[in-house]
Amino acid sequence: MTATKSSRKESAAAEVSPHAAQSPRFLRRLLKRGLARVCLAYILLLVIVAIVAPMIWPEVLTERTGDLADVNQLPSLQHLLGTDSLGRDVFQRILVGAQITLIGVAQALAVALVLGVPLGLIAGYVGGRTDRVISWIADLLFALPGIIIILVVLAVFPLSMTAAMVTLGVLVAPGLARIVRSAVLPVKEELYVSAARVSGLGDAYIITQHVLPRVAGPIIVQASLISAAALISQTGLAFLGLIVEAPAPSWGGMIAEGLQNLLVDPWLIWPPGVAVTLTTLALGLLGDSVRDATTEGWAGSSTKAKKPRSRRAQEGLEVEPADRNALLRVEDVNVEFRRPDGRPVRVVDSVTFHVGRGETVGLVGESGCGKTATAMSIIGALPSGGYVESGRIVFDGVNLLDLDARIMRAYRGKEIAVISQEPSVSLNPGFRVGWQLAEVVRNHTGLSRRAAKARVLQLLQQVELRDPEQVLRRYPHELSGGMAQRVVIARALAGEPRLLIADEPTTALDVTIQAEILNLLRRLVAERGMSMILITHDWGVVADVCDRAIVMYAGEVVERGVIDELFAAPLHPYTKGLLASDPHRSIGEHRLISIAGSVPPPGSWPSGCHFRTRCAFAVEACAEGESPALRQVEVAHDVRCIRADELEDHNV
Ligand SMILES: Nc1ncnc2c1ncn2[C@@H]1O[C@H](COP(=O)(O)OP(=O)(O)OP(=O)(O)O)[C@@H](O)[C@H]1O
Repeated sequence: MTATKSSRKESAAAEVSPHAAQSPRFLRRLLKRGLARVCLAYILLLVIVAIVAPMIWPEVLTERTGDLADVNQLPSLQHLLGTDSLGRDVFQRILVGAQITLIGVAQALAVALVLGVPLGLIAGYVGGRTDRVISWIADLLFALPGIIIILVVLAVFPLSMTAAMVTLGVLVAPGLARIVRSAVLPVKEELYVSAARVSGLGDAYIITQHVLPRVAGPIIVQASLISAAALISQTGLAFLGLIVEAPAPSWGGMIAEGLQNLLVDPWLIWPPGVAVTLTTLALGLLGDSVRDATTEGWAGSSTKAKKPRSRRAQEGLEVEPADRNALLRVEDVNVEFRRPDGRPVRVVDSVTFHVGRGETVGLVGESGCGKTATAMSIIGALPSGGYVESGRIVFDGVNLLDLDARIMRAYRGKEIAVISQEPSVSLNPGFRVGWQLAEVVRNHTGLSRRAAKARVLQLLQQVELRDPEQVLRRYPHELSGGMAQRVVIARALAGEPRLLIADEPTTALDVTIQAEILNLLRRLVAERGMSMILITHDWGVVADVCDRAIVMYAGEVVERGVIDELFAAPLHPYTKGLLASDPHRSIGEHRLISIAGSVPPPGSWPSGCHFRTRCAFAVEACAEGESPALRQVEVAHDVRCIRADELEDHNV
C-alpha cells in the first residue's frame, strides 16, 4: 500500500472533516444545534446593530459630553443602560461602539484569512522547498513578541486601529497557515486530486476547486477563534487608549472609563464588560459548534443506506437476534465513490462475509481490490466521497448502516477499533503519547485523569512496551516504528473493542519487528476473545495469524475458506496465482510466478468474471453476462469461478 493510501486514511480519521463543510447539509447540521443558532443569531444581530446604530445616533461618535446635570445615572426608561460620568447615554454608546469594535475584529480576521489561507494552501499543496520556506517564515513570525510589535507599530501610526489590527492579523496568520497546511496534506493525496492533476488541470484550479472546499471546515472554526482573540485584543488596546480616539465610543474605552469611575459608579463597567464577554463567548462557541457539525458530517457521510429507516433503527434499537457464531455479518455491501464530475463509481461489489466471535479473518488481495474500502465501510469511515450504496453490515445483531452518526460514533473504538499501516501518521505529532492515550481512555471510560493515567500504563504494559512511564512522556517522533505501532495497538485496545480491524499493521515495519507485532496481536486477540479482520498482501501473515481468509479481486470476494483448505486446495485461478507468487512458498518445489497484468481500476471491470482478462484458464463463457455467483464447493469454502471444479487440480 502506498503513502497515498495511508494519507487517505489519515484524512478519514481526522477529527474535523474538512469535507463536511462544503455541503449545504453542513448548514443544516449546524443549525440543528441550539447553541449554534443562538450564537449565530447574536452575531447577526450585533452586525445589524453595528451598521444601523451609527446611522440612528451619528452624534454619539463625536459627542464629548451629554447632559452634565444627568451624570452617572442608573438604568431608567429614559436611559436604558444609564449615563456615564459625562452624562452620555450608555446604551447608545454600546450600540454605536459595536461598529468600531467589529471593524477592528474584521480587519484582523480579513488579514489573517488573506495571508494564512493561501499560504497554508500553497505550503500544503506544493510542499518541498516552498513548504519549508513558508514554514520557516511562519516560525519566525511566531517567535516575535506580538504585543511589542503592535506597540511599535502604534508608535509609528499613533491611534490607528487599522494599523494595530492589520498587524495583529499578520501575526496570527502563520497559525492559520499551519492549520490549513495540515488539512491540505491528506487532501492532496486523495485519488481524485491526483486524477485531476494527471488529467492536466492547473494547480491553481485544483487548489481552488478541489482542495479549498475540502479544508473549509477547519478554516471556519479558526476564523471564529481568531475573531474572538481579535475582539479581546481590540478591547485591550482600546482600554489602554491606544487605538480609538476619544470621544468615539469603543467597548474597551468604555471599560476603561468604568474602571476610572469604579468607586463613584460601579455600574458603568458592566454594560461594556457584558458586551465583550457575550461576543467573545458567541464567537468561541460558534467555532465549537462548527467543529462538531463538521465532525458529524464526516461520520454521517460515509454511510448512505438507501432503505427507509424505522424509528427504532434511527435510535439504534433495531436489534436482530444475536448470531451465536457471527459477531459481524457483511451482506451484499456495495461501496461507491463519487467522482469529481459527480458520477458514482463502484469499488466494492456485493461483498458478503462474516467474522465469527473470537475469529481472525484475513482479507487478502492485490492493491486496489477494495479491501480497505470494505473494512472502512464497517466503521463508517470511508474517505470523503465514499459511501455504502446498499447492503447490510450487521454487528452483533445491529445493522450499523441504520445507525445515526451519534450512535455510530459510540461503536468506534468501543466496539470496533482500527489499527492502520503507518503508526507514525495515526498519532498526533504535537502531543505526548500519554496525553493521546489518556484522551481516548477518558473518552471511552469517563475515568478521572489519575485513573486514566493508570489505565494507560496498564495498556502500555499489555502491548509489551518496556518502561511505559518513559514512553508516556515521549512525542510520537521519539518512538521507533515498532514502538509506535504498539502505542497504536494500545490505543485501539483502550475501549475494549470486540472487533479489531488491522489494516496491514506490519507493512511499514522491519521484518523482525513485524514478527513481534504479529505475535502480540495474536496473543491479545486470544486473551481477550476479540475478533479480528486482518488486511494483508502477505500469505505468510495469513497462515500465521488467521483462521479463515477472504480473497478479494476487483471489488469482489472471489474465494473464501478456512486457511488449511485454501492453502492446500485453492480453487479460484486468482487465489492460485496469488499463492504461486508468494515468496514464502517459493522455497523448495514451488516456483515463484507472478500474475500478468494488473487489477483493472473501478469503472473498468470487464463483463462477466472480473478476473478473466488476466486468467490463464478463461474461456468464452467467462465473458458472458454478470460476474459469476459465489458458490459453495465445500463446507465453508466458496468460490466465484465457473470452471473451479474442472481446474481443481490445475496449478497456474
Ligand atoms: N478516496 C477515494 N476516492 C476514489 N476512489 C478511491 C478512494 N479510496 C479508494 N478508492 C478506490 O477504491 C478501490 C479500492 O481501494 P482500496 O483502498 O479499498 O483497495 P485495497 O485493496 O485496500 O488496496 P491496498 O492493498 O492498496 O490497501 C481502488 O481502486 C481505489 O482506487
